[in-house]
Amino acid sequence: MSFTPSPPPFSGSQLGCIRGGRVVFAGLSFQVTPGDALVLLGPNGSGKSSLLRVMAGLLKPATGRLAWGEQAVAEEPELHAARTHYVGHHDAVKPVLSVAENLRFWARLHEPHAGRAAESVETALDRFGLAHLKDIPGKMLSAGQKRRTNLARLLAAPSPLWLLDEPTTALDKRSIAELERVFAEHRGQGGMVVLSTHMDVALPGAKTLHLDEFSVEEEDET
Ligand SMILES: Nc1ncnc2c1ncn2[C@@H]1O[C@H](COP(=O)(O)OP(=O)(O)OP(=O)(O)O)[C@@H](O)[C@H]1O
Repeated sequence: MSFTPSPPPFSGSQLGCIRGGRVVFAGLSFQVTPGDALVLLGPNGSGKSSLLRVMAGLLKPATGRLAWGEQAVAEEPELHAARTHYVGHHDAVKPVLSVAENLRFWARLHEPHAGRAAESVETALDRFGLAHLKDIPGKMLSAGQKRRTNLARLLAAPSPLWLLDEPTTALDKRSIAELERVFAEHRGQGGMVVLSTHMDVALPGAKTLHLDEFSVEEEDET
């Protein structure tokens, strides 16, 4: 599968973010084009999660503009949500639904065709090593299994733009290697990956963005 037509560049210009009355970053610009990966780096509190939430349309930037091609993201929030997978720190796995039911739920949100959705769910279960857990309710999963279920929606419901906050947290080595292959395939199909991490993740040719370069020194009031 590849994204047809090829998605336009996703970009941000002069973005600023204020949280809890503090400027987290200012003057930040980026661009990702089909096949790109962008890795957000920086110490704790530098704003990686905040930027991902801004990119996902979940947090309004204090300044600046996000665009999908020429189109302002703020003008088409529903379309932006439909073309984006945001996987944050909090697992979105519903505790009473089984692994397969969780994936079916996400698949049907993005794919109205039941047959295609079911096929994607099978692929996602298989690739993320979840087939043997498919009937287990979300509440009975380990941290790593929950994380894999959460990430499996990337394949259960295809979307061109993936925004992932420390996606390797709680994953074992084998799952990280599989996730790296999934990233490579997504990029090969014209998809885009933006992720934050404190670990090495194999993303050949990825761009990097150091959030601490956009921090704003606060005046000392004493
Ligand atoms: N819900 C919130 N309300 C107010 N301030 C917040 C909120 N969430 C985060 N912040 C603040 O925003 C700043 C950036 O936090 P953010 O979580 O984006 O950083 P991060 O680079 O992702 O950190 P980490 O590496 O620890 O995950 C921090 O100063 C933090 O205290």
